Amino acid sequence: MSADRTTPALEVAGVAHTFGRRRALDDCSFTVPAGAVTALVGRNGAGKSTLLRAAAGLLRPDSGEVRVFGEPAGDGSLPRIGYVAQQAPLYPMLTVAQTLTVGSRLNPRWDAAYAHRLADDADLPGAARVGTLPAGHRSRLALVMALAKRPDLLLLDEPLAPLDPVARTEVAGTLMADVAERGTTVVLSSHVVADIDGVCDRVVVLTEGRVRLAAEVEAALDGHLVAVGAGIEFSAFDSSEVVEVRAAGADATALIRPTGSAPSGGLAWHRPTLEELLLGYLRTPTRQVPTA
Ligand SMILES: Nc1ncnc2c1ncn2[C@@H]1O[C@H](COP(=O)(O)OP(=O)(O)OP(=O)(O)O)[C@@H](O)[C@H]1O
Repeated sequence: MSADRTTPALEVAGVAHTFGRRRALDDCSFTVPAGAVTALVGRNGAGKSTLLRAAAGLLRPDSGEVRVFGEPAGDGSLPRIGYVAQQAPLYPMLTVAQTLTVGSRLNPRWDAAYAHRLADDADLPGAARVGTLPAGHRSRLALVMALAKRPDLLLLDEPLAPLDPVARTEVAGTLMADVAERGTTVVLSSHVVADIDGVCDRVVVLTEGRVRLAAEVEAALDGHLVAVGAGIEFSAFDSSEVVEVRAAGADATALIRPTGSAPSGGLAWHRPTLEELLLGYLRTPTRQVPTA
């Protein structure tokens, strides 16, 4: 069954969650259309893993609603979801081949041929015990397990972090091929802009448990500008439009989300790079900016 492209793959509405006195998620709302590849970006502790667990139906948030293809996240949505947690939980005593066999027995939609092809592509030796594999190989095996389940929604918690640069590009290529072939929806968390650029078509930025930006990457880049000038010149903008100002000698550099037309006159400005956009938000955790 391919993904239903009319219903959003993931809808997060007003989701809040606390652990003890620690607020992990605060009124989070965003939508992921079916077939999109979305980066969930945030600093350590921003709430990315908590949000992914809620999307996977493994954590029931204190308030708000999470829907997967229109159904409340939970046991019912599980067969359509492939979820890989940060620690890539696998049985260390099993071999790679045994792990794939377990996957085939537990998942009704398991694609054995695809699993073996992906394992071969990742150079995973069938006879090797999982516990003896390097972290990067364990992470790739966890991804094989998630993909061979043939999910409609793939939730990946920092999938590229344990990988070397070559493996990163290989895994990104595998994900892109799956998306192109099956229209799989992917939500992956990452800290690394290079891993997101060219791979993800949407971005959700979380700071301190709040959604600061949720938009298509190109629309977000078009909707912001980096302006360089004396601080006073930024007064042309409403304070709500200024995401971040950084002093640089007599001048300052600002990330701005203009609500009107682009500035004219003495202010030099350019379209932000993805790194400038994301860093501007990540460095200013508390300012509230509406989502696109
Ligand atoms: N089981 C838990 N018990 C208590 N606090 C938790 C628990 N899980 C997460 N937290 C706290 O909730 C906040 C959000 O954590 P979360 O792991 O979701 O962030 P993250 O963005 O995934 O971070 P990282 O990039 O470091 O993985 C943090 O302050 C974290 O310490």
